[in-house]
Amino acid sequence: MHASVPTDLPALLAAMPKAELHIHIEGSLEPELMFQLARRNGVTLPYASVEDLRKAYAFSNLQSFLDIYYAGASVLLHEQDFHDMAWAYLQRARHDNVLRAEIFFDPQTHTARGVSMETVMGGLHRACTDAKNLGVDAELILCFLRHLSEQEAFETLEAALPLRDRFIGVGLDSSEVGHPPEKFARVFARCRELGLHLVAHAGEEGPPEYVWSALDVLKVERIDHGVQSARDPALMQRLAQDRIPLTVCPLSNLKLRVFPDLAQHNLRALLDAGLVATVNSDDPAYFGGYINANFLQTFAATGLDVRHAYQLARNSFEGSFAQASAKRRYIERLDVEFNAA
Ligand code: HPA
Ligand SMILES: [Zn+2]
Repeated sequence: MHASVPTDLPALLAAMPKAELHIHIEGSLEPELMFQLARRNGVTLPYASVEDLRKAYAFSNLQSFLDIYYAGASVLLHEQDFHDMAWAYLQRARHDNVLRAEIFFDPQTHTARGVSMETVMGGLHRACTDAKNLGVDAELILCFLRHLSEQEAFETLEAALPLRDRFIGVGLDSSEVGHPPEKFARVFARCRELGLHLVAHAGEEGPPEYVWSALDVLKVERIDHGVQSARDPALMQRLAQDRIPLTVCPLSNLKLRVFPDLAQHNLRALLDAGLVATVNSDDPAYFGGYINANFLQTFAATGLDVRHAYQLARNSFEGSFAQASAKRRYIERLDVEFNAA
């Protein structure tokens, strides 16, 4: 990094190249597009207007969010709907200088309503392919809903396998407490045999034990959220030693009351402990900001500096599932940006 540090940190944060590794595509569905799709598809939403819907976005914990998030997805019926939602996100990602996006989707939210896996993945994958023209390298990660059964996860995997070339990995999301990673041990073992990348939400609201079992039982390569790991020094050491990336989502943590305010977020402590922490948006339409808003607000609240900015961007590329040659290119672009700053 160049010795002279830039004075305009917000501009640097916005402009720096970055990867987004924790974004639920259903969580990028903005109220305006939700109403537009509701009209297009003849679906009635239990809200009178966009403003009325936004007012409902006052969450007290993860479950209070998930109830509204799953209801919002009811407007998604056709391939074009999934495409339009993903395309809107990818344009935002381009605007925030995201070079690489690894996008979660929740097929069970849709197949349970009679929408086929083909429809869901067809629309999402077409948007990812189109995104090459934007300069965004986008890939899909299929998430199993952990509040549903192991059997249902296996059925979902079976339904997705004919489309194996359209997703690079699997994850685990939805209600964490009471649904520990080991519930899906056999599903993840099968996915591992299939050569899929493995990630899981753990330590968002759940205890450090869930992070341990995501690592040791599921054998995941990254932990989504993972902020509760800071309560367990031995776990922190393990995460640092094995360079397990944590996909941290500060505005999500704020809105779901994992931390009382951003100033008390532990991102700095995670970085200081040598963890490969990254910054991500999780469900930007619900939590009030895309990836750059997460960077800007967190830096403003916690006093992180230009060195942290570089480290977080670098971690995002290191932690991504891009090819080694692509990772090197991304990091070269990052270095150019910082040397020029
Ligand atoms: O933050 C989250 N946690 C668990 N499940 C989710 N599904 C969307 N966002 C989340
Ligand atoms: Zn998430």
